[in-house]
Amino acid sequence: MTTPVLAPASDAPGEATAGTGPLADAQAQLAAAVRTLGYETGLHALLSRPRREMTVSIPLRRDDGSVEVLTGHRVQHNFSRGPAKGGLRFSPAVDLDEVRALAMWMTWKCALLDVPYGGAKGGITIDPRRYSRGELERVTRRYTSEILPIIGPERDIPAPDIGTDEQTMAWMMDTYSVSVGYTVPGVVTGKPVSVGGSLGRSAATSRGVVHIALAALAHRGIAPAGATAAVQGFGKVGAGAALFLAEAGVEVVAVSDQYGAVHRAGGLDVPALAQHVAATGSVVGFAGADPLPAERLLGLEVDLLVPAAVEGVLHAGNAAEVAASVVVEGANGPTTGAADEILAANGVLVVPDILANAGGVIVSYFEWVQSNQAYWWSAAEVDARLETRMLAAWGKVLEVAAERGLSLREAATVTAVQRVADAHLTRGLYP
Ligand SMILES: NC(=O)C1=CN([C@@H]2O[C@H](COP(=O)(O)OP(=O)(O)OC[C@H]3O[C@@H](n4cnc5c(N)ncnc54)[C@H](OP(=O)(O)O)[C@@H]3O)[C@@H](O)[C@H]2O)C=CC1
Ligand SMILES: O=C(O)CCC(=O)C(=O)O
Repeated sequence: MTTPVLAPASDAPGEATAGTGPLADAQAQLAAAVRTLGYETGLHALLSRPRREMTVSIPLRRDDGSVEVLTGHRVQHNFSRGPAKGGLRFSPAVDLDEVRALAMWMTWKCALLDVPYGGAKGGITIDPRRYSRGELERVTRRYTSEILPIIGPERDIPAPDIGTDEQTMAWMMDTYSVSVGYTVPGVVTGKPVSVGGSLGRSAATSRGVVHIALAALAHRGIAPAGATAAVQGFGKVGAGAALFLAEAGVEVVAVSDQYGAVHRAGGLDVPALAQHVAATGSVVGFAGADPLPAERLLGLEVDLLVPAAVEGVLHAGNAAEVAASVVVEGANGPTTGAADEILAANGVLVVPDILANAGGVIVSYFEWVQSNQAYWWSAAEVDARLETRMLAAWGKVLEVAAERGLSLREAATVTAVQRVADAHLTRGLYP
């Protein structure tokens, strides 16, 4: 269905979102897509605002007997194409605007990859490293109880993000299930395989990043053998991306985490580095590499740069230093609008987050399908279907970019926004 071309959207809500930060970036990306699509202001307003958001207080009795009250959010940006879907983040940097931005990006990601979901995100303002396992379990269970009225396998399905993992999802699933009185594996994804998770989910985001990275390198005429890469972040996404890149023949010469960076010309031994991180909690001190000032990683002379940590790391102050030919966004929102312009002017190909890191939500969708049907697929089947979907979306984004003369981010956002708008208009939700 074609959406109507109506009044210009220049004064639409979100167009003039002041300030900086992930929400301003997300709103600016939407506003650009709305301009390209020629949508009217009302439709822009509908797409720019969350459909539903919930902020909760989470009282926690700490192990020492004291009581703290934490703050958590769940934002459902859109559910015109299906239940809301998106991760849960535990980080001291979490605030409502960040969660709103991440929820909006989930809407576009799910639409772009054509999985039948809207977008959501959750977050708790907490530094998980400062809390015991028992404390984190109590926080997770109380947060789940508080947001229980708005989640469920047909409403909103959380998954892991920064600072959360399979265990967090198992606690959420158990809390929800105990409350409704029967086991509901489809209420979360990214849970352990032993309680209904999918084979291949834990590696899916990284695998997807690497499928796209190899396609983008090929697009630039760069073969994986002998190509070089730097990866920022060595968590669930970055560590797997580094490993799969190395397996594909790419020399991963540098990686970083919150504590610092390490470098080795000729390529790091990524499995050995992963063992070092498992033993020490950081890439710093790895004997098989030299220390590198963390801020230098983004400017290394490499073919491929994979930011896989947090938002806003490529900005007006450092984008001109990027020497990579290709940036593949493993993280959500790592590139600010100002950095996007500088990178484009310098000929750097940026593959946007809503395409590059979509492997996680694709296999989350497969997990949800399997959980709901109680019928399990092989790892090979999961991986093959993931690759097919990632490469189909890559092809679609290239096609739209060429047809419309857009950057890959603009093409991806336009494609996704159009699908979401079409769902609204077809359903008649738009008054
Ligand atoms: N997990 C998933 O399935 C998906 C995640 N994403 C996105 O990928 C990104 C990473 O998520 P994920 O890997 O799950 O999170 P994790 O918590 O597993 O890992 C985050 C990593 O980023 C590092 N980090 C944090 N801040 C910085 C910094 N300033 N410089 C360098 N490294 C830093 C952390 O360091 P340290 O280890 O020292 O804490 C850690 O290595 C996020 O943007 C997330 O939204 C996107 C799609 C799916
Ligand atoms: O797997 C999911 O449902 C969502 C993962 C996520 O939070 C993301 O893609 O940013």
